[in-house]
Amino acid sequence: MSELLLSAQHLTKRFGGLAAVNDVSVDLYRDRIHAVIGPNGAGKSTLTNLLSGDLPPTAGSIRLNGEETAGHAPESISRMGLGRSYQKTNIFLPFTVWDNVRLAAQSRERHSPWNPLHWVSSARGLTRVNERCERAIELAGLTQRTHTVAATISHGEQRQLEIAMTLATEPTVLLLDEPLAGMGQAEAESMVALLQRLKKDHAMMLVEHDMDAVFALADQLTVMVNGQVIASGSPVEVRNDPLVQAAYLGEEH
Ligand SMILES: Nc1ncnc2c1ncn2[C@@H]1O[C@H](COP(=O)(O)OP(=O)(O)OP(=O)(O)O)[C@@H](O)[C@H]1O
Repeated sequence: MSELLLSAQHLTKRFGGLAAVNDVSVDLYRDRIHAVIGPNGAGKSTLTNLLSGDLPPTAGSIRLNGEETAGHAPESISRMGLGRSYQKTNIFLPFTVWDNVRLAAQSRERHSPWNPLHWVSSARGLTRVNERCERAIELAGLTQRTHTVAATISHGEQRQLEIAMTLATEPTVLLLDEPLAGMGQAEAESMVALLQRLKKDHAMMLVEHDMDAVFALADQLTVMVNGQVIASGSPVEVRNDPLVQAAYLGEEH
């Protein structure tokens, strides 16, 4: 059995009278991709925001590498091992790939960004951060683009850059929000290959609308509708679930 890295139990998030996430439990294991799917407004982004600490839950618990994360700020949860890529790009377009990744890596250091001089003054810290950046760029398949300005790389490469920026914080758990959004077929295929490579060392939760990619990648699927889980299981179990077919997948899958 793979190692359990993140366990979210009975999570609920209410916005006034609306339960955007209603009693949802998700376990993420190393070397497994857990996809969360559902129609618009199902609560997928809210669930991601709860796991990353961007929103506090109304109820429920989240344990990351054995530690409760409720009440921690997103930066602290990031230092505990959670990496998140956002649907909307976080990239500084005028900066090079290297500078973007380096800024992200720096955010993991305890004394940054509030005291950058402390970070710069430590030669060992500098080497460590640089090595981490090189590794992240290589893992994301962007070595050839290291010194290219982010504004001039393709849309697909920008999504790879977001992943490199996330990897630079050395997460054990990765939350990926629509990494294939807006991609053509070739770009999507190379992103699928990248996610498959990353699986080996990480537990991953993937929120994605591209069903071909989801069914190619996921070991486990959770289907949400109106804040609730209507099905959870292997891709085959979920594909054959009549409730899922009626509520979400239609006749296509
Ligand atoms: N900050 C907020 N305040 C009030 N309601 C919110 C807030 N954030 C989300 N909601 C509501 O919660 C519900 C779930 O939204 P959420 O964005 O999590 O869905 P989603 O599954 O990610 O949708 P999409 O696929 O369109 O991104 C929606 O009804 C949305 O309007």
